[in-house]
Amino acid sequence: MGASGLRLGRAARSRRQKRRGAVRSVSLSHLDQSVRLRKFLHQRGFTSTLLQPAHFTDTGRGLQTLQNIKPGEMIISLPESCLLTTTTVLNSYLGSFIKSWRHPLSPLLVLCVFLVCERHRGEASDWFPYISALPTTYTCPAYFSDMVVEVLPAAVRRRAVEQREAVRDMHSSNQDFFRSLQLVLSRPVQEVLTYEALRWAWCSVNTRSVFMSRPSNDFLSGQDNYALAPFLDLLNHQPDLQVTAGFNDQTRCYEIRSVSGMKRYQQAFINYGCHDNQRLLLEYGFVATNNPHSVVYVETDLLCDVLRGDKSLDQKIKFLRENQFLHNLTVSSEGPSWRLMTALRLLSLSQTQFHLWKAALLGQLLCEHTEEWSVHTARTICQQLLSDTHTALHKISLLLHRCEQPIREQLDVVRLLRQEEGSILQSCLQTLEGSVQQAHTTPDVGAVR
Ligand SMILES: C[S@@+](CC[C@H](N)C(=O)[O-])C[C@H]1O[C@@H](n2cnc3c(N)ncnc32)[C@H](O)[C@@H]1O
Repeated sequence: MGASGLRLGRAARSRRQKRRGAVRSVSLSHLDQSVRLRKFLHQRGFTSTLLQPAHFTDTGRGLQTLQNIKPGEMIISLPESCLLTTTTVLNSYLGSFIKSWRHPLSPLLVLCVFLVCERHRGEASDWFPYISALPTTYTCPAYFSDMVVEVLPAAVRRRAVEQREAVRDMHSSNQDFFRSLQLVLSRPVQEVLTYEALRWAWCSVNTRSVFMSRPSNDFLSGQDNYALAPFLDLLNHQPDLQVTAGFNDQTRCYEIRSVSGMKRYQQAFINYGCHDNQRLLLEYGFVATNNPHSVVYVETDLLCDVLRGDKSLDQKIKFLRENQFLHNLTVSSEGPSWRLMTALRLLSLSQTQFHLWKAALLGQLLCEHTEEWSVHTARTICQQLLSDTHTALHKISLLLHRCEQPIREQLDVVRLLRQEEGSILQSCLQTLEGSVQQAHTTPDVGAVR
């Protein structure tokens, strides 16, 4: 990383510190919802008083520490009896329907169906204290209207549409199974297992479940790794934090330990994984500011657009595709990724330089001209992406004026994603300017990074 990258890192840190300094929290532990949930967990053997639900101005609902937590200390240890897994579902009134169904069902589907049926049962459900504390709506792409999808960055737009289709497909392709459950429902099945209800359940499982490897069984197909963990699933994500988490086979509890400790009355965070912001939006419906893992993706369409006019473009794109070099082309605040620069070096070559194509993909610096051209093209790509970001932000601000909730909430998340991508692109352009200036003052034009 160059010096400009370091300067930017410090500025970003201080911005974040300022933001963190201004965070306010309000305890939610007095709410009926929280009291019911505590009682439910208490009955199932969870008694810790280290954390309480609270609302934070920066992240919304989360968990707050009630005392200092030392490095290595356990922050939560949730007994197996509190976890909602496919075992819970198979042991419930739905078990016999699932076990006798024509073919094995997916673990995700059976968890979703259970959540919908239990929500429908209301207070009669054992899980009511948990289900009534779940969000009623989500800001994952499965909920996005076309208007919101249109202002997403191109790379995430495609995956957002795929997510919406996956949920629609899960609903339409399981109608026969849903009808088989009519016997245990007090209302017509088509009024209970609606597309909207299934989408809510799908997002509940996908945004809140913890990873817990489950033994395979004959009634379910595919990987079964989901466990819904009441209370523990109130922990929000912080990208640069370290915790250890997992199910302990000895204690039969799902345990999370803090690695570097936490201060009293602060929000207790965990880490959902090294996800960039596009992935956080797709999988969890939110975006983290100053996410160190965040990058901006460069799609093939953009490469083709920037390089239209090159007669051998189709051949080079085909060559890049065959060598698995067209995906994961990114820029970060520190500059274009190695993969993007490598792809650009290859794209700089003419048809007559075919013998150099492989060498370019192996990461060899070819010549001064190639380097200059690749840096220049990377700048053009960033400028186009930045211009697209500004256009989208303008559209979002217009839409925000005429939209009601929950579309506003969805647009807010997309706006934050676009703003974060805008900062990354601006920093990347600065880095590229720096490398061009350096190239003009040093005889050897090196790599951008
Ligand atoms: C496991 S839940 C955490 C608890 C959740 N905030 C709640 O009120 O139920 C995961 C969801 O919390 C939200 N979330 C997690 N980390 C966040 C963060 N750093 N900033 C904003 N929202 C966050 C997202 O909506 C995500 O889908």
